[in-house]
Parts: sequence; structure tokens; C-alpha cells
Amino acid sequence: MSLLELENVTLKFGGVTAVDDVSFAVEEGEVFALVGPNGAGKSTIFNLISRIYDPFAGDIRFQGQSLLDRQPYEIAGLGIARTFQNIELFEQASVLQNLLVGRHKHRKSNPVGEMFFTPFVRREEKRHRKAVEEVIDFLDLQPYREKFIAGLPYGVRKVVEMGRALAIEPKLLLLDEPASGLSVEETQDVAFWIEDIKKLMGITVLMVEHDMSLVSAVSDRVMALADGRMLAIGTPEEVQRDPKVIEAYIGSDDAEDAA
Ligand SMILES: Nc1ncnc2c1ncn2[C@@H]1O[C@H](COP(=O)(O)OP(=O)(O)OP(=O)(O)O)[C@@H](O)[C@H]1O
Repeated sequence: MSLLELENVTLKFGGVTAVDDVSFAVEEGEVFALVGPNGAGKSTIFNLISRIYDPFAGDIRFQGQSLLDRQPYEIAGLGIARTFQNIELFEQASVLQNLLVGRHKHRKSNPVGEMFFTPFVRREEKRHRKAVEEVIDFLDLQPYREKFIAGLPYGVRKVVEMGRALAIEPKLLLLDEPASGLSVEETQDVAFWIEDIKKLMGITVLMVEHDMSLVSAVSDRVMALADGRMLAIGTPEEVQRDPKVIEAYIGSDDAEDAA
């Protein structure tokens, strides 16, 4: 059984078919990338998996169970965490506080227990702190742990967003353009982290990314899309060599990314 399966998924926005009969499966333990020119449907696929949109047709399954009868707020609890293209963190809160928010789905205590700070609540709090401290160490965020997000450089914020998703202890991590806006050096760091997330944490990664150097460095498999349709699926090399993929990029705004 694949970890995540999309089967004949279609979504239309008015007259635009953003995702057109798309099927693919992500296997446990792999890094799988979605690539394609602007408007190909990549972010819409993430929003479908996150249950922000209902597909017009088709099914989306996680660990064999359909996600279509789930609400968006249930998705993290099932073990799917995501980052956003436009970083979504609490600006006036510290790195530590932002990561603790990621632990929300693990909270088992009730409001009365929290009011009286019972031994159970204390133990639970310790467990959350430990999990978050591990993520802080893992992502080298120690120097920033008490700093407010508002004062942090863009590259660090992106790492914090990845940390918040990891603090959920997901089985599947959805990374929406993890390298966008980053320097070459920062992108290399992201590549190392993705490798470690896969190898050391055993987390499966599905990512949307325009930077083909990052895609080639970390992905086991890649699916290329254009105009909502699947063009090719395979190793990064196979997909980059595919004539349909080359043609889709030529003349698009993203021609340089494909080079
Ligand atoms: N909420 C929406 N309402 C109407 N049309 C939308 C909406 N979201 C996306 N679209 C359209 O659906 C198509 C796919 O968009 P999507 O954002 O998924 O592409 P993408 O591959 O993620 O592009 P990019 O690389 O630019 O982020 C585009 O034609 C887009 O204009």
C-alpha cells in the first residue's frame, strides 16, 4: 500500500481545469517532487491533499483511507504536515512558541487539568518541550529559539516553518517551494535537511519546487505537470530528458528553471 495515492483527481475553477485527471502514488520513505511551469496545478494538488479544496472527481487516499470525508483541521492529526509558499508563522511570537503551536494536535489534556496544572499536564508539557527542542537542535535553530519571527531573516523563517511542520511528527511532509527566495548556500542547506528528514527521521516528503538543482539533488521520483495534466513521471533525469517536459517549459516563464 502506498502512503499517499491520488486517483483520477480533477478540480475546476470556473472554466479553468486546474487539475485534470491526475493520478500518482507516493511510497513510504521517498522524496517525491512535483514540478512544472507556473499555473501547472502543483499548489492546487497540495490544497487538495490538505482538504482546502474538494475535488470535482477522483479520490485521495492516505494510508489506504480516503481523505475526502475528512475536514482540513483533521489532516495534521492523521500525520500530514505542510509548509506554505508564503510563510505562515506567528510574527509576534518566538521560534519556540511557533514550534509549540505545531504540537497542538498531540494535546490530550483538558482545560480543567491545564488550569490546575496536574501531574499529567506537567508530563505532557515536558513531552511537547522535548519534541520541540529536538527539532530546534536538528535544524540548528538554537541561536534563534527565543527570538520573535518578525525580526528574523527570510532564510531562517523558512527553516522555522519547516520546523513547525516537523514538530507535528508527521508521516508525510508537504513542502511548498522550500527553496523559493533562498540563496544558493541556503538552498544547499535545505537539500541536506531534506535528506536528513528522510534518512534520520524516516519522514516521507512530497514537495513542490521550481529549483531543478534541489529537485535533482534530493528527489527519488519526480512528476512533471503542465496545464493541470501529468506529462511524465520517473527519476529526475528521466523527467528532465522527456521531450514533453522540455516542450512544456520552452516558451514558459520558467524556461530557465528547466535548464
Ligand atoms: N482559487 C483559485 N481560483 C481560481 N483559479 C485558480 C485558483 N487557484 C488556482 N487557480 C488556477 O488554477 C491553475 C493552477 O494553479 P496552481 O496555483 O495550482 O499552479 P502552480 O503549478 O502551483 O503554479 P505556480 O508555480 O505559479 O505556483 C492556474 O490556472 C490558476 O490560475
